[in-house]
Amino acid sequence: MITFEGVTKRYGDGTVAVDNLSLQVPTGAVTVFVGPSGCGKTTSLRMINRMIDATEGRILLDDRDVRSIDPPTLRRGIGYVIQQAGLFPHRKIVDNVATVPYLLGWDKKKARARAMELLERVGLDTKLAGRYPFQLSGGQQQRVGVARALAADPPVLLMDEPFSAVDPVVRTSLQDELLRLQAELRKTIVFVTHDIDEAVKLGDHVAVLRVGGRLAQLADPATLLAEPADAFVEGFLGKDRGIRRLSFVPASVLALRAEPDVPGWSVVLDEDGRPAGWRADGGDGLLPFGSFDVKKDSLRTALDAALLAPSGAAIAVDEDGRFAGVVTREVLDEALPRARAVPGDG
Ligand SMILES: Nc1ncnc2c1ncn2[C@@H]1O[C@H](COP(=O)(O)OP(=O)(O)OP(=O)(O)O)[C@@H](O)[C@H]1O
Repeated sequence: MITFEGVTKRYGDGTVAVDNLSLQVPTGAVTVFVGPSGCGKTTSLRMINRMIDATEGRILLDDRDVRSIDPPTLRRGIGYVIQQAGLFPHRKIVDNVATVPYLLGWDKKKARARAMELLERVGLDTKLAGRYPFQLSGGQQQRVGVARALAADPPVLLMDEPFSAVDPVVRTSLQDELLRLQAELRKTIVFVTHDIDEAVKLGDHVAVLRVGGRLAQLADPATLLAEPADAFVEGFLGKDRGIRRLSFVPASVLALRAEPDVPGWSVVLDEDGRPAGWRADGGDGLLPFGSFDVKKDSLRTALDAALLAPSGAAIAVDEDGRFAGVVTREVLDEALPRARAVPGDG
């Protein structure tokens, strides 16, 4: 657990970057600091590993004031990932990843073996290990940055806009990869971003900061979207938060109709039992369909599937893509208002 207790940072020129910030970052979860440019996200993050020292207040890492730990020792237990990876340009990828193990005095063979294992873990081909950073794409460099931060298996990971410099497709895959890794590793992660969509996707907890480094709201993503604390948070969340909230409701709440039809329409299945399209009664052409995975997807995906279908009904499939049932408009009509309740409120 990382605890901010009344932390203030005033820079030499009088700028108050962070103002009396108190919050807790729970162990084993992802806490995202999000907010507009200049709201003190990076300053807050860097005070954890003492790249910046607080002016007032204290930061506790598992009950120890970070000011009482010398920075090199502190940083050995804290991985750090920044935008554009910050790799050493003249070191091969494998040696970039092994940086901290080398510093810790591991022998070269063991450090390199660890680096190769991590490259695989973050989804990189180990053939890239002998290359230099400039020979990798931006997305690949970011993965190397994550691998490097994980090399000494630190319990805490600080990530400062790590995926901001890559295109949206690569960014999505890096985010998915981080979620996959985190499900396995359960690190205590503090992640800084200015992108609210990234924040609600990655965060178990989201701290919204306002300029001046003051905490506007700390909540889990579903609660944040359901109950923004004030007009600033509401504005920052954007206009379609009603739809985005549906991402946090599992589609499994929907009652399925087992028969592959709704009035006026039927689902045509292929020989493996996978949906091939909708057919209108009396028609013979196949029309496109939307489907959702009944176990994995959210109410948002189910609604999207219904909106894409000419019948207005969503097709549910199992993990193998086989027909599992139909969600009628009536079922959706009933489920959507119920999704307004904040999860956890019963
Ligand atoms: N070394 C410094 N000296 C003076 N002011 C600084 C210094 N570093 C940052 N600041 C100011 O402190 C405030 C917070 O900066 P910080 O970089 O923490 O914000 P941020 O939320 O991470 O912003 P961004 O999203 O634009 O990176 C800003 O007003 C910034 O100009």
